[in-house]
Amino acid sequence: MMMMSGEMWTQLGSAVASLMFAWAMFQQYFPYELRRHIEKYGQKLVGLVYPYVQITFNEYPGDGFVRSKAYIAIETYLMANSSSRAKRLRADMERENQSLVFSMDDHEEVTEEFKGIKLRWASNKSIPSRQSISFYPREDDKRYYTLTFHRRYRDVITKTYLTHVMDEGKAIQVKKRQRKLYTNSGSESWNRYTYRRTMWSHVQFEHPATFETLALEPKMKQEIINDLITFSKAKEYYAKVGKAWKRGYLLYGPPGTGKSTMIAAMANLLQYDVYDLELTSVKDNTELRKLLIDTSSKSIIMIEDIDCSLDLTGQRKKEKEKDEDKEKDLVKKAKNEDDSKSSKVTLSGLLNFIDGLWSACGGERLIVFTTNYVEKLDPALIRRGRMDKHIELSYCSFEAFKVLAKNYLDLDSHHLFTTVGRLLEETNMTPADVAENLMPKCAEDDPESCLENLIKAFEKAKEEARLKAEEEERVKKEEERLKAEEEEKQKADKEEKEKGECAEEVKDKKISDEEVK
Ligand SMILES: Nc1ncnc2c1ncn2[C@@H]1O[C@H](COP(=O)(O)OP(=O)(O)OP(=O)(O)O)[C@@H](O)[C@H]1O
Ligand SMILES: [Mg+2]
Repeated sequence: MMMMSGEMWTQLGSAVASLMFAWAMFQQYFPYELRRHIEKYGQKLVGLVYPYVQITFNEYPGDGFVRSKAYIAIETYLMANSSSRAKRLRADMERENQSLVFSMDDHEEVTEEFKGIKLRWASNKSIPSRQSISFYPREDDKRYYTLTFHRRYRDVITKTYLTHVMDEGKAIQVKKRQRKLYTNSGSESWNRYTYRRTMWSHVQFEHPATFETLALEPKMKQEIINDLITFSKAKEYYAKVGKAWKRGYLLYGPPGTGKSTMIAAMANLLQYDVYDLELTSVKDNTELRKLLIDTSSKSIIMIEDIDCSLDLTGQRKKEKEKDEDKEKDLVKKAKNEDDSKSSKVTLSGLLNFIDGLWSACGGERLIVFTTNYVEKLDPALIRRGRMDKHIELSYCSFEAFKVLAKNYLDLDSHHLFTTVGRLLEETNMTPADVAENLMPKCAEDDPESCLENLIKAFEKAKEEARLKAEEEERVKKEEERLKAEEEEKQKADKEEKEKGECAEEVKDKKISDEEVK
């Protein structure tokens, strides 16, 4: 037995060696034309007896220097599904501080089964024979995947299976993609991947806020979550009704009620990138448009404190009162020209930004405005269609407090909760203040003492509010008193004047009477 297998190996070895020799001779001595013909017919012959179909997916198709989307999707799909079965793997760390990810090494194969059909994926690499100097910073080796399957299943594979691979690959990419937080307040930079100038600079987006940790009325929270998820899945619906696939949110409320935190929670829920647009550093409307075009889909564009960003609110009023304010405007203009950095973005520019034709390119975008003073904003800016959903974030309610107590102290209930509930109704406190007071301040603080701290803070706030109200009352009274005094004085002056006028009239009359005489 041993002998036989040994003999067999020797025979096989010599057969392979002679085959290789023949191939080398063939390549070297046959004229090119003849060789081409033989290769062509050879392949046809193989096609007759070899029942398998092979599809190739190149990493850089054509002469392009953009990685093929199909290749990337397959790579991701195989990484998630088959790499555990491959014998030779390539390991890499995609981001800093992340665990290693494994992918199939070059010239490795895995088999898969799809609806009972067996198929084989292989990763290949071809090294170009002629050495060229590459201008683009990528390797010269050409990588590609090949998919092999029986020709009987051609339809199932090309129609169903490959769509499945593409979809799954893309879905995994979205899930694991490192989200980014962009800002426009830096200088222009170059995008490493597309070799073009961009106006956004970015860092990794890492914010731990989620809707679970957000202190909000549960009903309102659920409504917002549903709204967001419905939006993110409504591509067909928006196309059907003929609307650009975007949605505007206006978050308003006092400082510290969680507006910025909610934007982070939205981004985390939908896995979107965040573009933090700083309006004051946008030069003019054209630049604003450029910034918009440069944003990707699956993103949130946020403009914080929209009422402070620009004098958008006053601009219309100014038009009306133009004549009166002409002089003032001139002074302002001169000042603006001096300061060339100041923004020239106008309200109409911003309105166009939000729902002009340009805003439709890309799609799947949320535009979120935050403000402390909703009443200061121009109605055109916040009408439905621009800002579709208005969300008021207000002072901490009891329900919101319970979320914070659960997050910060891991408490579901406590006998001090009723006191806190009563105090919350009596005094206005923002979730930021409640959260701060709930945080343990020293190692000995237990949940009970934290709650006591919060109650103390409430009492202090209540006392402060009382003092403030008293002070306001006093100021109001003083103002009223001064006003009354002023009125009294004016009245007295008027009477005096009238008296004087009467005396004058009498005198005039006397004179004229005398003249008549
Ligand atoms: N509803 C909330 N749920 C959980 N934490 C909150 C909430 N509101 C505020 N906080 C906490 O308070 C801090 C400040 O909140 P945030 O920055 O979101 O307020 P804001 O409404 O954006 O204020 P501003 O109007 O001043 O920008 C955050 O760090 C967050 O931890
Ligand atoms: Mg904020």
